[in-house]
Amino acid sequence: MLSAVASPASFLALASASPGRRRRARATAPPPLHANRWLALHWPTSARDGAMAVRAEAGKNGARSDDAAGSAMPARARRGAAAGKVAKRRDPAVLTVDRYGSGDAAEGGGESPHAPRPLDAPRLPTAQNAVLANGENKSVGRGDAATPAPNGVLVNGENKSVAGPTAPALRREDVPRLPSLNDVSVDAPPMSTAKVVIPDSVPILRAPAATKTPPSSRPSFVSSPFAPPRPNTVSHVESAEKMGADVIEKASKPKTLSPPAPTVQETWDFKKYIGFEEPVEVKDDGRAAGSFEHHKNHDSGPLAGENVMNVILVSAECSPWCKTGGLGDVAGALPKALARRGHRVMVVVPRYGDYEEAYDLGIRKYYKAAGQDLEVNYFHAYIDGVDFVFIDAPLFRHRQHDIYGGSRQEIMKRMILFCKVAVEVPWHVPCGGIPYGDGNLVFIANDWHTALLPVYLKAYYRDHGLMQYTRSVLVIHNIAHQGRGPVAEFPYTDLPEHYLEHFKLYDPVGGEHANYFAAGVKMADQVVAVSRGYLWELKTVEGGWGLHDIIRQNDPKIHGIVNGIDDREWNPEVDVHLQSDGYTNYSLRTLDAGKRQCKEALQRELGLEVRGDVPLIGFIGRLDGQKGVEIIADAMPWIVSQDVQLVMLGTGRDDLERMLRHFEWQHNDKVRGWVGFSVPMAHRITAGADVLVMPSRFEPCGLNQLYAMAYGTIPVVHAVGGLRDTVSPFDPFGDSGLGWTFDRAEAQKLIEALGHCLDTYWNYRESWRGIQERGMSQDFSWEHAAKLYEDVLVKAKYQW
Ligand SMILES: Nc1ncnc2c1ncn2[C@@H]1O[C@H](COP(=O)(O)OP(=O)(O)O[C@H]2O[C@H](CO)[C@@H](O)[C@H](O)[C@H]2O)[C@@H](O)[C@H]1O
Repeated sequence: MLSAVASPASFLALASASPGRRRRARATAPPPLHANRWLALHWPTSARDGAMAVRAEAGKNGARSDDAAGSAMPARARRGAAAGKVAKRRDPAVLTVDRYGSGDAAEGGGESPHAPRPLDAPRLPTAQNAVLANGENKSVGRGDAATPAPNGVLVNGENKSVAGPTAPALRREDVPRLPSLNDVSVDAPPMSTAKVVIPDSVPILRAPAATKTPPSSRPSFVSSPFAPPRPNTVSHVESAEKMGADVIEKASKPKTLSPPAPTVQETWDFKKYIGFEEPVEVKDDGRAAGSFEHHKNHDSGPLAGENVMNVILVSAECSPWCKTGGLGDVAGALPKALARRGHRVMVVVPRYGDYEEAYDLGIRKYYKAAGQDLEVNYFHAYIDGVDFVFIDAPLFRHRQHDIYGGSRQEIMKRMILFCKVAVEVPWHVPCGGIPYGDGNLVFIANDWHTALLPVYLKAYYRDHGLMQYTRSVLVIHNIAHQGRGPVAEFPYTDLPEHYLEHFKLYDPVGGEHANYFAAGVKMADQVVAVSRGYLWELKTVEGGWGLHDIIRQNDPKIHGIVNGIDDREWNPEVDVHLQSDGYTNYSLRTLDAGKRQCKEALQRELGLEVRGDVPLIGFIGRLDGQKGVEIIADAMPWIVSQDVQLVMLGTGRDDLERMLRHFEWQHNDKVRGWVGFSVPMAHRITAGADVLVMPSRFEPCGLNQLYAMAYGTIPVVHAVGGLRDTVSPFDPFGDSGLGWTFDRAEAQKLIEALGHCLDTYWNYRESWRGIQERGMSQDFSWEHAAKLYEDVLVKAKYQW
């Protein structure tokens, strides 16, 4: 019998199919493929279309649940969280997964479908790079470049110091008095040009900088008295106000202003406008703070202690609103963990769709991107102790399912706009009535999309004595995507001409080009790579994708931190996607019965034979060169010769999607290839499978192996990057280890590892159970990673 899966569009069309129903339709056969030609598939459209059958996306309206995350907040954060009344917080159970991107964008910005080379494969120049560097509209930042000419220049001594243990603590009295925004004549290009638009035409009056307003019980970490005046800024600290006023008073008058001094409105009460009520003080019985009543440690104060900071994470995607891969997961979870430590935390993300939790703040600004003046609006939601600020602009609208789509110029324009806007958000967006301000502030930028933020921070402000107490950290999730463009397009960034040197990179294949990631790494105060293994690889010619020299030069400020996992979202005990269609929640205690039930439900849902004794192997990931799908393809003849079942979920390159469909057609009794982006199915495979394969050619951190281990599913991984860091190989004699690893991205190596794994599954059940237990007992929560991030933020704070 033949069957195939539908395109994402087909899934959407059929999403209303009843959840418990078997969602398969039979299809006509596609033409056979030659086993060794997986990467060169040219399947005629008509045949392909004929082969498509449809499968409604199970649990399309599945939900995520994070509202309990705040229950572990310390007292200070709780007070901030109580201010969450300002947000129209929505029951997480109704968040639909429709908000996730289609997944096509996982290629990183309309990037080329060009597969990256394995770390252990010879690097060959490709024509692709020439296209990239010459500015054609093919791709963004797929950096499969060979070694560039050494770029030995460190930027303005930016990188010279990383505050170590001996770095002096920043004390107020040590800080030189700096001019305020009003005092400085700046010739940088102006950024925003509009003022706050107040609803109902309430007049805006310009208030004196040190205007006193009643304190809010929102946590107050807006603290540098030396920072430029802020719109709506109120300080809760009497002395800080006074000092700030002193600075402003003593400073000389400005001649020109850039950026324009934010308008401070006096008569309009923002809190009134948004219906903000002062949170009730937390009483001893802990009930006043609503959802935090179960907090066990409410008197402990912020875990971050005196290091509490204002933190703004800026990302092109953020789960659950928009996600194409792991970046979305991290942007959705890390901020909450930082907030639980007591920091005041904001996430800034584009508003690609109509997100019902967020409401319009009524603020309008204009920013220039690629020569065009663009209006920007701000939407806000306060959830789990975090301010989510969504940037609304025509460029972002209706991109929900294609967030990295369009030509290279288009996506670069979007990211230029996004970074310019994001860097000023702490001034313009009064979260809970109070802007963050630029004192004691650190931005966390992510990947090439926001690598311009550290550059704008420096070029527009720090270079001019502004935002002196603001720092930036850049996180490298995947350096294979870099934001490359021809040097001729550099002026679109609106940066001073002399900044071009920070962007210029010579690439033997692509020639000279401008590279956003390169500039971001140089300009950021600190840099994080998402695992230590990946950090090591980044310094190699094979793993640095042309930026290895820059990484090496900046080594002292780069740290490897493995991601955590959101243990509300990815936890078999509470996973909402396991609460219907025959699946069940389970824990270590109920592992055997729970996993058996989930496996049966998965087999049933996918139309596989329901058998408890057959090992079920899963694969979940973007279908591109990184994830090593072709290695599975090469191993397919061996895999299907075993008594196993294989389920693959992914979306991405057309040829690889066709390949998945073909596998299912060819080995219909054993293989399912689900083409599409389905969060519920990702959860169900993670729970129902016995084994998860990740033959990634490179993997900066990898989240799926962490999810797998948390669900008692045993990972078999190529030992690279974060996979090597997190999956210790099983040692049958020492009764230790968490899975199987192989050391080269080759089918034969995968087969060997998988062979040992299956042998253990069939013949050594006790060992198998031990691996599962060890995996499930690991602490992968974000709490640990958030502490390590905090160390980096503090390093940045004290870095001069
Ligand atoms: N078809 C599909 N349907 C539903 N869900 C799907 C899916 N395909 C992938 N996903 C989900 O997307 C996430 C992917 O996580 P990865 O760690 O593999 O991220 P990715 O390679 O995109 O990101 C980069 O950033 C992350 C975060 O730092 C690093 O872990 C990683 O190594 C690096 O390449 C997981 O939550 C997974 O379940």
